[in-house]
Amino acid sequence: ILQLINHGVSQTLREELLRASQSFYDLPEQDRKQYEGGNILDPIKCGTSFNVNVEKNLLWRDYLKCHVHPHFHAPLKPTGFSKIIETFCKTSREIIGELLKGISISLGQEENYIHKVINYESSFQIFVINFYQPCPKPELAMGLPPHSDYGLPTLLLQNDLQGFQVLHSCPSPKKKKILHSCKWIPIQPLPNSFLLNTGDHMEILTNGKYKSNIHRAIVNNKGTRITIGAAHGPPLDDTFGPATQLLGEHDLPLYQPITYRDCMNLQQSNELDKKSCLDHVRI
Ligand SMILES: O=C(O)CCC(=O)C(=O)O
Ligand SMILES: [Fe+2]
Repeated sequence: ILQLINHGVSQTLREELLRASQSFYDLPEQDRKQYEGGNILDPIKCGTSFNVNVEKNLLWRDYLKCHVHPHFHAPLKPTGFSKIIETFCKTSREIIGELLKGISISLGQEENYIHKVINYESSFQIFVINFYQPCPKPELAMGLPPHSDYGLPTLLLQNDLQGFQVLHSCPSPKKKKILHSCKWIPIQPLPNSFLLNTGDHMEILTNGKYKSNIHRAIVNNKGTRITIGAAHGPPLDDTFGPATQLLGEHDLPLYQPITYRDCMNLQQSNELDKKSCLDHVRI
């Protein structure tokens, strides 16, 4: 997990984004209802919890998810909402583009290596807003259960309420029992920063050189916590395994190739207290 500062996103845009998110949430129910239900791969989707079909306990979270690249989708209401989201998503794609150059160099490749391998121009980007209302008994509820993000890096910003926690490296995060005895580190983001999570496809593409991290969101009884994320992945239907040049001469691929679409479907079909996509493709 990294915190990103000096990223070029103005404090004003950040505040507008948080205000716009709150005003979406404040819309009359009928304006949001049209986006409820449906499939994980619907271009605009809002609801409660991660996947109510498979979770035993309802989670203390409402969300809005939009597919924003290569085709931009966002609710038309409230007025001005879509424009602000579009501006933010474009900037976030530029930031991730720069980061991927740095990551390519860190792996001993030329700066556009990952851009070319994944065809970044056609990358699939998802925008998400998480709303965690104040919870009278925060110790009994969970905002988002432990999970890793799908995709490459994910940018996350939040209002001034804390709740993000990252799993301290532990012997085998796959095993539920061990997971519960592992240590959760609360992250207090620096002012005007983004949290940067490494997603599952990053781990696959780099053959484990960049590890996706497991994190969760806890809830509080003080106020509505809002977080905003931008997840960047490869094109939806292209198949990716470890990139050829990122495999050392004597390294075997540690993951089977998978499309981003299958990765997302897998994650949705499982309860989130294990790294579902990676569990399926690990050799
Ligand atoms: O809201 C948070 O702190 C975490 C959100 C998150 O992990 C996600 O949207 O994938
Ligand atoms: Fe996440």
